[in-house]
Amino acid sequence: MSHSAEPIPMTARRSGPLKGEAKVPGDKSISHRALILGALSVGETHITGLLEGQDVLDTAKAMQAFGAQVERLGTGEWKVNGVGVGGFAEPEGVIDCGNSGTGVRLIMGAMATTPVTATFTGDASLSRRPMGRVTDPLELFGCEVTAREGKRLPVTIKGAAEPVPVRYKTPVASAQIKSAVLLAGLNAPGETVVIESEPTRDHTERMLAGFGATITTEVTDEGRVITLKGRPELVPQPVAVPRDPSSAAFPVAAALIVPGSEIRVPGVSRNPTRDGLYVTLLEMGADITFENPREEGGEPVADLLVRHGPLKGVTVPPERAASMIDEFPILSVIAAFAEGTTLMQGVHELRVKESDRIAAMVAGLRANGASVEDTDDTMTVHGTGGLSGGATAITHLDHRIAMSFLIGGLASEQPISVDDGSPIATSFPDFLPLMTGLGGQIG
Ligand SMILES: O=C(O)C1=C[C@@H](OP(=O)(O)O)[C@@H](O)[C@H](O)C1
Ligand SMILES: C=C(OP(=O)(O)O)C(=O)O
Repeated sequence: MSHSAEPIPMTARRSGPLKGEAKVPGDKSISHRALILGALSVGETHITGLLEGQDVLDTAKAMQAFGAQVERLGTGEWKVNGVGVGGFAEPEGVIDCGNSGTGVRLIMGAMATTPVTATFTGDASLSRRPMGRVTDPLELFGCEVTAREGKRLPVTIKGAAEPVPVRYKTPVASAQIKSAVLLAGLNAPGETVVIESEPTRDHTERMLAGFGATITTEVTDEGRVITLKGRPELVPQPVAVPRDPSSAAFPVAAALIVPGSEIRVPGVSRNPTRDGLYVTLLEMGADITFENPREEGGEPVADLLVRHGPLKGVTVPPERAASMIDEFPILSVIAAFAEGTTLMQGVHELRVKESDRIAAMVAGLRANGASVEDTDDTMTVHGTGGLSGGATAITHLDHRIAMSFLIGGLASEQPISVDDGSPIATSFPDFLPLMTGLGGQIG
């Protein structure tokens, strides 16, 4: 389902110190994968901590359409009765993935090597995003693809009746491409190999191994070589979804820029393939401590203690981009509150997210008084230790743009508004109550 058609304007105002505990929702990437692997297993997968954002709910609905039984047992607690690898039924209707690139691309991969036909759609944002990056490698398995001009949605895939395994080097650093190919490889005989020159989030590999697939990762001169043995029987596993480091970034940023703040964010994933923002913040001089490090549900997690303090501008190297790809919008806001210049390199992929995130941040930050520049592959913010605010940022159906500007408004001189906060529900449905609970003035 695409989210509400009615825009919901929101405004954030300069707030007093933020205090308390921020229990951010479950990890979005892991939530999608838990539902999809649950649907491809034989038997019952029990999930706790699932993100109940619209993106993930759309994936749950899609798994039902392909024949899995998906049931909500309580808050964040779900069970999936799967149909097994190669067991997807042909869906009756169109699969609407709403705003979710991860949902549509991973599900395309999961069905491409099963002899069923499905048509995928999404909202206006998803319909602008490139799908050829996934359908091109999927065609190598033997499926047939028809798409709108420019390889955009709607896309129809006729799954391969006799799939062949594939060896594929990803042309851009993308966990969605890697995951789509691996999921397609599940129902191909023999070994499917994905080679990535830059490491990207590894949740698919971790979870496939957890569900009993034979999968190995070798670090070579070419990059990471991931080899999956096809046609495993996936065995259901309990999945405890850790809290999302990409969502945690918003209250963390707020605590760093609102004077006098001190907050705790418990149980956040510290998977090294997702940790780039936190590495960067420490380099900026942020006061963050990682307490009680432990392993939960196969992922390293820790409790974050975050305090306001002075920040300085830094250079973020291009090889770090993949490990913080969704965090650049909020980093650009934090950078405006730092002293000195922050240069973000290797960020061209931001141009094909829910919006062109570089263009959206540059426009909104400039309107609110920041000095910002961009090239195709970089974004530069000249921090002055504050932001004047006073303008409305355009969010272009992009949850991260909306949340980033609202966080900026908690510490800017004048309020900051966004034209439409409704997309926030795709990844962080409780963003407003959580932030107001810490003392933030947003509404
Ligand atoms: O695999 C995933 O769960 C994701 C991968 C990233 O996209 P790309 O693979 O397009 O970089 C990220 O931006 C997205 O939010 C989630
Ligand atoms: C890019 C994102 O998600 P997706 O690609 O799944 O739409 C995101 O959540 O920032």
